[in-house]
Amino acid sequence: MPTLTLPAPAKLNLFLHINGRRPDGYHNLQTLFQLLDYGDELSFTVTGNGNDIEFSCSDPALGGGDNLVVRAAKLLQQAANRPVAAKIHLTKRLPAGGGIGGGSSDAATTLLALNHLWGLHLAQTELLLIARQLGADVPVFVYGQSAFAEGVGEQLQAVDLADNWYVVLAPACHVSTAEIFSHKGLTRDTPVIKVAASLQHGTQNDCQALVRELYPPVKSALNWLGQFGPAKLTGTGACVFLAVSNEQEAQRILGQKPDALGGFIARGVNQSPVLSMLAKQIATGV
Ligand SMILES: C[C@@](CO)(OP(=O)(O)O)[C@H](O)COP(=O)(O)OP(=O)(O)OC[C@H]1O[C@@H](n2ccc(N)nc2=O)[C@H](O)[C@@H]1O
Ligand SMILES: Nc1ncnc2c1ncn2[C@@H]1O[C@H](COP(=O)(O)OP(=O)(O)O)[C@@H](O)[C@H]1O
Repeated sequence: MPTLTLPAPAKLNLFLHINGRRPDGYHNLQTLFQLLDYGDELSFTVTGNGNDIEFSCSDPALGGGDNLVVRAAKLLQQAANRPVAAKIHLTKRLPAGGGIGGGSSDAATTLLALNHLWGLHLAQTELLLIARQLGADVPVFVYGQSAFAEGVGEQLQAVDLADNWYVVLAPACHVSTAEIFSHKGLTRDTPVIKVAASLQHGTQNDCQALVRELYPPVKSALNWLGQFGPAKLTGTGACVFLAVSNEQEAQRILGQKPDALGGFIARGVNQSPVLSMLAKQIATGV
């Protein structure tokens, strides 16, 4: 059986406004998702082993059955009316729990790849519903375009964003999304704005002040990157980022980072590389 290899791109939240708490405990938010050309990589091979999902990961700490990749594959199995099995390998490059959507993107790539390889022919709307069950950040990666998002992140509107490069720094700490959203100090009453206004004025991340105060490594990273321009937190962190106009500038800043910080540079993209690569693979018969 041929192996299909696809990327799982990272995202940044160029801003993140929290508009209020919902009866289900989640929060309504407005955010601008910028997809990046940098991420994890997954390879998929269909096997004939009943309903077996054989999973391995380059990071042993993420190799268990609770990985979002395995959960995505199992949810998709429920939509097939016959046994479907696969062997999946995940090469992890994105720091887990960094606010750059690595786990969510891995799950979305899994849905897109296995929908094709298992011949399920589920429409994008059906895949988006499955994606939402896996997490608030999974739908945008199935949607495959940089987007303005509302609700918990599932109401998506594609946007055409400026062609920027980003320096992304990863402080040595994990921020729990659930902890930040349940903290009494979180700003959760930002007024709702319209898409057009958000593109001009929506600049802050409502989680940033709280995460900065609770996590000293995030504060140091923001201070260090802030020398070069308006550094911001993505999602609930811990990663921070800065937009710059070209690759050389991004590389120059990354090259000076303190050793305590992980990091990478990436180009912002409007279209996810997953959809175009999948289309190419389908055209070549994989
Ligand atoms: C904040 C954001 C912004 O992009 O990013 P991250 O920092 O996680 O990447 C996301 O909305 C996160 O999405 P995701 O990481 O998929 O969250 P989930 O697993 O669905 O939720 C984790 C927990 O966070 C809280 N949560 C999450 C999203 C939301 N809109 N309201 C919430 O209150 C809930 O308590 C939930 O149990
Ligand atoms: N494939 C995966 N990659 C990373 N983390 C995963 C994965 N599957 C499950 N997880 C769990 O999900 C949590 C959040 O992961 P991730 O999507 O990388 O972060 P964030 O939601 O902050 O962007 C991790 O701390 C980890 O425990």
